[in-house]
Amino acid sequence: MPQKGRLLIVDDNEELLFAFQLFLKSHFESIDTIKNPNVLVSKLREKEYDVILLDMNFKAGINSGNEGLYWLKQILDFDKNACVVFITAYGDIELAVRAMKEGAVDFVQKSWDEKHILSTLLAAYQLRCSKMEIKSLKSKQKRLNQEINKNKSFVIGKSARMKEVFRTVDKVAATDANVLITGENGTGKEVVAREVHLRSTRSDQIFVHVDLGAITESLFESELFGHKKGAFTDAKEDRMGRFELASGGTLFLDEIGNVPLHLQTKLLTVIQRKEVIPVGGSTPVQIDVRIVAATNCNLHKMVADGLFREDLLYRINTISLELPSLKERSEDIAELSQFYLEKFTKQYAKESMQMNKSAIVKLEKHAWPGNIRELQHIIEKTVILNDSAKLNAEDIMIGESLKKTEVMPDSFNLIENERVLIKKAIQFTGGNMSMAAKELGINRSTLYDKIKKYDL
Ligand SMILES: Nc1ncnc2c1ncn2[C@@H]1O[C@H](COP(=O)(O)OP(=O)(O)OP(=O)(O)O)[C@@H](O)[C@H]1O
Repeated sequence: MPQKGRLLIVDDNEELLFAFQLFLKSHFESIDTIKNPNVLVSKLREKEYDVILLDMNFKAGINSGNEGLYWLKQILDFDKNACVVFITAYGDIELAVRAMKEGAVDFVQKSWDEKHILSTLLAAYQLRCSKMEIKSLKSKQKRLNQEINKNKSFVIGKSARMKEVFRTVDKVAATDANVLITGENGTGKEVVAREVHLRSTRSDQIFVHVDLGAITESLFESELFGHKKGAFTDAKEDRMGRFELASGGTLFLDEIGNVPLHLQTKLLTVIQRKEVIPVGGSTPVQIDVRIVAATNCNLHKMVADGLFREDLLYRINTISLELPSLKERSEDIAELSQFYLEKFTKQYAKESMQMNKSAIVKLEKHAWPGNIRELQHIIEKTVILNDSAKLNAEDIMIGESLKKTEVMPDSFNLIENERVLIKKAIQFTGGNMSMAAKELGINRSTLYDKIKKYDL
């Protein structure tokens, strides 16, 4: 069998050290021993050990077993992934149990046979390998998140209303307080939610976005809380839910006003208990998430109308952030337009373009019911349709709505017309599913069903 793992044995009994070393040497890559625990931490600084076999009592002290526990704490303070196995005398079981509660991975009795001791140490070595693998995966995940988040901060806005929003974001970001962001569609709720995450202490962890308006009721629990293999027909394997996935980071619950009452209760329980039970499972999984929720609904009114749970509202709105509509921050329109002009000229490989005063005034005068998303869409269309470097008011085509174009359809086939209409509504709203659904007079989940049906 190949020798793997570095073992350190700490015991003041020289005979025992010798005996252990002798029978274990063919099983471990290296075995070091120390008699005096006072040099233990300096030894750990010199070399990394996979398993530490530690005596429970040292002659120098009183035989209470506390010396072992004291040294265990020193080891774990130095390396929280250390795998410590205690050497106990016959009858020390209670003490051994206490040691395991305090972080030891196992214990061996001096009286046990070699086979038994060896299998305990090899199991401890396997555990160490798993712990190191998890440590490396976590650090990779951290690096990846840092990469992903690197250029994500770009919230444009110098208007008084936006400055106020940024001030609150700064204050709240460092805390773990739950945040509720309200505002019309396309005002930047998701962008601001990401900003809260990026400015928080969780920024090197994951940001998980869940569009609650797009999850069908039947999948709600399994999507959010996960499921166990066999929990339902399609559950071919265990699957982690979004809450668990976001653990350590931020969970963005978008369109929270769209959650039906009976599912709000489930959401509340999870947020309150900070644990989820996957569908088909029975063991709760601890979660540590910061919740940022968003909606374009008036949740206080919904509470008054009996459509939203008051206790859930108070859980999620520790801090409320109300985003102004684009009309209310028209001072930002010129800068936003310039930002998107640069973005789209680059994207469509066009020469750079500039808007003259009349073009900007036209943009500033528009009501922008679709807010920044609509502005973005208009600028994209302008870039595609124009070739001149200077843009005048006439070059900016705003205000053409689906409703205004009354054309004869190519066919009277209802299904085909439904498909075309849905496609147009999505294009018109720049991919904003809430607005598209509103334009079509259906709800979001029906829209998602139809998108799937027509493969759009
Ligand atoms: N301050 C900003 N600066 C630049 N772009 C922005 C800003 N705020 C929003 N946007 C852009 O506007 C679009 C809509 O933003 P976002 O999706 O965050 O809005 P929302 O309020 O969450 O919309 P919905 O309610 O429809 O989900 C996105 O493409 C986003 O990048």
